[in-house]
Amino acid sequence: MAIFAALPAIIWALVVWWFPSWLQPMPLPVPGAVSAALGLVFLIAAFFRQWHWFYWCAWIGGIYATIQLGLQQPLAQKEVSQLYEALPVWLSLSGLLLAFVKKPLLLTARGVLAFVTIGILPLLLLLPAVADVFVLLSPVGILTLPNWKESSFPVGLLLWTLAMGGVWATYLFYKATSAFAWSQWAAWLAMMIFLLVVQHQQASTWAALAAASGLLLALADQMLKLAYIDELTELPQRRALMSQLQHLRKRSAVCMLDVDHFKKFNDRYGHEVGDQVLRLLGSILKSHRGFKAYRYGGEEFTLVFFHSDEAKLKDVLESVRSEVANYPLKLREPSRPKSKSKGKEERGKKDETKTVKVTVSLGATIRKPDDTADSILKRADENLYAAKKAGRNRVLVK
Ligand SMILES: Nc1nc2c(ncn2[C@@H]2O[C@H](COP(=O)(O)OP(=O)(O)OP(=O)(O)O)[C@@H](O)[C@H]2O)c(=O)[nH]1
Repeated sequence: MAIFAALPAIIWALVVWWFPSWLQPMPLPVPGAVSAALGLVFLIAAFFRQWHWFYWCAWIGGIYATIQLGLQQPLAQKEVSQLYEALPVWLSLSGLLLAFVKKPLLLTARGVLAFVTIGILPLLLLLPAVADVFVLLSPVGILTLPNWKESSFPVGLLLWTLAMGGVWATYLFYKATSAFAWSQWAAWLAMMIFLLVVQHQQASTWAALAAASGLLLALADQMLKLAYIDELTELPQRRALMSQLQHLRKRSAVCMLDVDHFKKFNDRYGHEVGDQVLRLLGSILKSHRGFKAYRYGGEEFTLVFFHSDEAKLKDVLESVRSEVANYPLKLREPSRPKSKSKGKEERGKKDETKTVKVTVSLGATIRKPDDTADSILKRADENLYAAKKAGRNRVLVK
């Protein structure tokens, strides 16, 4: 689950909530820990050309610098309390904008400008006139009792954090989004929690470290995906298969699956429609239980079973074959009218979509005691070839 990228922020929240006494004696992180953590994210992100992570580093860095410059004095001072009230508004508005608005590519003039702006803008909150504008919208002032400065806990801020964090997290849950999306939510949450425990020394450093660690985890997840997951079908790819086959259990079986006449299909309907078929196959294979599916390469897939029951194997493969063969794939007619008005007229007359079907052939084999990764794959491939020769759209287990 991609939410693991929010783990550092969640741990940070739990410490604050259940063990606030830990905060006081907590040893200081090494000097410059936040810069080091953000620097590490920068380096790894740059190495793997994951430029969008840079924007979040700038976001965390800019807010952390603002806190260090303006919030390290007693809250009773007017400018300090102004900044304190303005920060949650800033964090929420800029965090949401950064998460949901399309950003320019970093290695362009607009991208560099956006990066610098994200890092520098929060420093403007150090100017009382700017902070004043944000104070007007602050949940600290609006939601809590007028005497919030005397109370030990900013209740309004807590409610605001729970409400906004809850809505954002619900959206992420239902969108089944990436670890990167969760790490953005977590970065925001970590900094909001800092505001809730602002009186504790070093809280801002721990919060920024939690935010940066979330980004690092998400980056690690992205690296794993780049190395092991096929982008088109979202199945693990050949590298993952080969490492799985090195540790194949005694009782197991392997199946090679190949789309029939895919070259003709591509030639007739175009490469994009071909990709649509591969995506569909990926989702059908993922939805089946009882085996692990991999994209072997091109239009070939490999299924690994963790049992050696031939009857069960045939049943499952037959159900995959028939599900693919009976799936009505809807295509848009390639000759759609260019103009909108003409399109409307045409739509009134006839159905724009056309349904096509594809079939697959499957060749499977049960593991023998002296099998290696290569030998079992070779046998499964020979069975696939035999299934193709026998007329395609069939299962052969030998
Ligand atoms: N759209 C699309 N096509 C791909 C992809 N990878 C491989 N192909 C195509 O898959 C086709 C494979 O063709 P062949 O190996 O000749 O096999 P086939 O036409 O399926 O014929 P049989 O396997 O004998 O039924 C080629 O045209 C490749 O271009 C991909 O990622 N997307």
